[in-house]
Amino acid sequence: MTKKIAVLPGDGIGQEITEGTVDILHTFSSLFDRSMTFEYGLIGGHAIDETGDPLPEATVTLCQSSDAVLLGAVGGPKWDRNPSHLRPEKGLLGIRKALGLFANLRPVKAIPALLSSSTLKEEVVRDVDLLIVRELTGGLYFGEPSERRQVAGEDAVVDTLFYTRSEIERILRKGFELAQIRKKRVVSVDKANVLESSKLWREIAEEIAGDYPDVTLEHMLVDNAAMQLIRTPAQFDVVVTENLFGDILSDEASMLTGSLGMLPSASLSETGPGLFEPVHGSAPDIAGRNEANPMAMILSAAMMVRVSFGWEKEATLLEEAVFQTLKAGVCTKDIAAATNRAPVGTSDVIAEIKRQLQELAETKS
Ligand SMILES: NC(=O)C1=CN([C@@H]2O[C@H](COP(=O)(O)OP(=O)(O)OC[C@H]3O[C@@H](n4cnc5c(N)ncnc54)[C@H](O)[C@@H]3O)[C@@H](O)[C@H]2O)C=CC1
Ligand SMILES: CC(C)CC(=O)C(=O)O
Ligand SMILES: [Mg+2]
Repeated sequence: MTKKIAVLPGDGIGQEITEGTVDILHTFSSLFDRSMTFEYGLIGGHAIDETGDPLPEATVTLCQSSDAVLLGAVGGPKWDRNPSHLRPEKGLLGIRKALGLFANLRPVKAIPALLSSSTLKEEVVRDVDLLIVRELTGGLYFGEPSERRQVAGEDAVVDTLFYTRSEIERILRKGFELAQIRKKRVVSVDKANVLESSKLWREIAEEIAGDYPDVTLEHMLVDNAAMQLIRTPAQFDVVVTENLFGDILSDEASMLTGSLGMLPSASLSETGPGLFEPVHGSAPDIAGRNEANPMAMILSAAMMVRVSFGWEKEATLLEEAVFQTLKAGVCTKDIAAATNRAPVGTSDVIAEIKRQLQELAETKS
């Protein structure tokens, strides 16, 4: 059956990497006889410019009627001074909320061809294989009030970290379930020595741990977790945490693989379409220069065909095409030093991944 994909390129490098990824998915489709259609929607700064709204209703409808959503990234200096409700990031938060995407899965696995491109020693990153499970529709990014005020004649600000028991429980359960099919270890990251929200988080983790007797549960305070991720990252299997902590820890963890441009993600709801996007942002500093690493986005597309469409074997071949491309030393500037090759452009990387995919399809399918 044909799968309908809502494509939201967004802003900055989101445009370039999405174009290349859809190009590869066309090749994928014909090589493996897997039918996909692509329908484009506006989000972020481009949507503000064209419609005055970072998340037009038409985009929400498109996503809701699709089998999966592929998103580039949003944001850029052009819109940085806009009022809060007219910022590109509001579009991203809005689509996550509208689709109920409470579980953001961010796998971080050492890639043999890139071991030397990490800023950490090879022996520290060699065995890294962890999964950050980040709560995505609650916490500080959504809590009300979130506003500027005048207090005693001066500017004051408030953001709110709000969670309900059921929101905490469902993300923790997701973490335990994923650990059951991995190495059966959950580290729940919180700040329970200070925050009320974290105290409830820890209580619920303890309460439900008994439902997963094959999984060990450890609690870790977020400041320590940030340090442990750099000290001995291979100790982690599943890291489950709230929205803001997960956002920060996953950018930090990306450097274990050598570049933020390598990290994919999947955002899942209870029943509806999943959304797949790289962990990085719109990288305005390199946008439009054919320099962006498209691999995080292509690996996100591989997660999409595996998780949302169940095309396991083909997803693995797409990932393999990315890794073979790295092995061949074809890569963008962010990771080129590790391969001792001159960096090439985004479009060259896309072309090589397509070539590798064609070769793999001939030999392995
Ligand atoms: N999911 C999303 O749409 C996200 C959007 N943003 C937005 O992106 C804009 C820029 O934010 P930054 O803090 O600069 O974060 P960023 O992730 O866009 O960039 C951070 C650094 O990593 C580099 N980088 C990121 N992706 C890369 C890639 N694929 N290849 C090579 N280098 C890459 C950039 O050049 C930059 O030096 C902001 O407007 C922010 O709000 C930030 C994070 C996530
Ligand atoms: C708008 C931000 C919350 C996006 C971001 O940094 C992320 O989801 O990783
Ligand atoms: Mg982030």
